[in-house]
Amino acid sequence: MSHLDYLDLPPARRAAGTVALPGSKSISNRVLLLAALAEGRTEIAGLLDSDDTRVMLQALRQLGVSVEQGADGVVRVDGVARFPVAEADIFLGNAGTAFRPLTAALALLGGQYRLSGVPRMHERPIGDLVDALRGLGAAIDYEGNPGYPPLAIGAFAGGGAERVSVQGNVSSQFLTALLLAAPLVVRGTGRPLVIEVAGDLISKPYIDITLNLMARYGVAVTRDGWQRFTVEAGSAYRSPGRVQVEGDASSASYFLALGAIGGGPLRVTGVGADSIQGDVAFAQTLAAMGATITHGPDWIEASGVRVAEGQTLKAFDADFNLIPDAAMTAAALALYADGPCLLRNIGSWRVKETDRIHAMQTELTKLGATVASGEDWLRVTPPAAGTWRDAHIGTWDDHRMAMCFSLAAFGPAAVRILDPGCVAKTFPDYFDVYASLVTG
Ligand SMILES: O=C(O)C1=C[C@@H](OP(=O)(O)O)[C@@H](O)[C@H](O)C1
Ligand SMILES: C=C(OP(=O)(O)O)C(=O)O
Repeated sequence: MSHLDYLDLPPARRAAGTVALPGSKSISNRVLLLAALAEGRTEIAGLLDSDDTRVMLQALRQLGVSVEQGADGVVRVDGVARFPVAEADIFLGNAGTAFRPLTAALALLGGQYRLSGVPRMHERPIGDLVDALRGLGAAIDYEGNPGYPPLAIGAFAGGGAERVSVQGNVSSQFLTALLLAAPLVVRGTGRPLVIEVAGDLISKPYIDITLNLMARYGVAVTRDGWQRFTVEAGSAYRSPGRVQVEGDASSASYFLALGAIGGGPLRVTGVGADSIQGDVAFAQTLAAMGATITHGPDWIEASGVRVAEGQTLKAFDADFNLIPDAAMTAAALALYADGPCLLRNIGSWRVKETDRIHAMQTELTKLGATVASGEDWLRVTPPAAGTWRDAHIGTWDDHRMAMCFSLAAFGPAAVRILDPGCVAKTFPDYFDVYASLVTG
């Protein structure tokens, strides 16, 4: 559907069925980089195939890493000690999970690299990461505005630093990037590297994903709460052989939400109680809103009310700092709540695919909701009966805006999603899967 300018959603009443989730974006891009930097070959099953992973795959190929996709869908990556290509101009779209970790790895290996992205990527901050990398001896220049991509990376001077500090309050991806690249420094100095976090760390569960995957590649990180992380001397990545990528827990949020408003049961497979992704906690938000959640090791199922028949979900007032991506789904669900809903501690929304606080407020307002916002919060008062309005929903080049507004089809207004193809960032066939679960 990516060729469409818009998609008119048919009026929806019920949602039920089972979805095999696409692979996790966060795990896919981390594993690709780890596999490239590890000794040995990794066979990756369940890798996400979307814009964000394609730019990472393309970057690794440009850097001289052998990446092959078999007929079985398994991707085979042969690790390298250093990237064979020392000079490259790399385009990374709008993929934060590719841009930040690759910046760290390339800067600490050194070479002549240029990293750029789409215009929005050039508005997404990276200064805190660049400052930390410079502290370790990296040569990085800003080609445009200081603090933002595009970046020019030069030779790594080293200097033997054993300690580095990074700000944690703008994006957790800066800490993730330093952690993933830390073994490259450690092997140069032969001494441990201590990474200290300055400011309050946001989006903490993503650090758990990073540490979990580093451990699978043989690197244990010693930690002191969320303040200090030590990568030990002698740390080096070694392929575990085969990695199975979990389903994407953020993508799961749309379907679980559909089960909660369209009766259900709606089951997602590929994530469950054993997941390493923080966004599985979104199921608890749904339960607090009145949905019934059951789960097994690798599945979650949601059943709930039928909002098309006038039933409502319970309103919420919650801190969403731990699940910023799934939180957008909660904001869309507020349309069907029995009172005003408050999303707190979501300041990172301002620097993601778009200013998500502004975009969410604008589009929910079009449907008839009353929305207030501040620097890091959003309050959504659902439209009163009879005050819903037909709307053309702008998606702001943000896959999650498109996906979460598909929930609006259960209301009484006609909903048109503009530029539905923007879902390609993480879920190219989202609207086909949606259509297979939802009935009028
Ligand atoms: O590390 C990751 O995989 C991610 C971290 C989060 O970003 P922030 O740390 O910038 O909140 C999240 O929003 C993003 O989609 C993926
Ligand atoms: C914030 C997101 O992406 P990125 O990995 O580009 O930061 C997201 O997918 O919601």
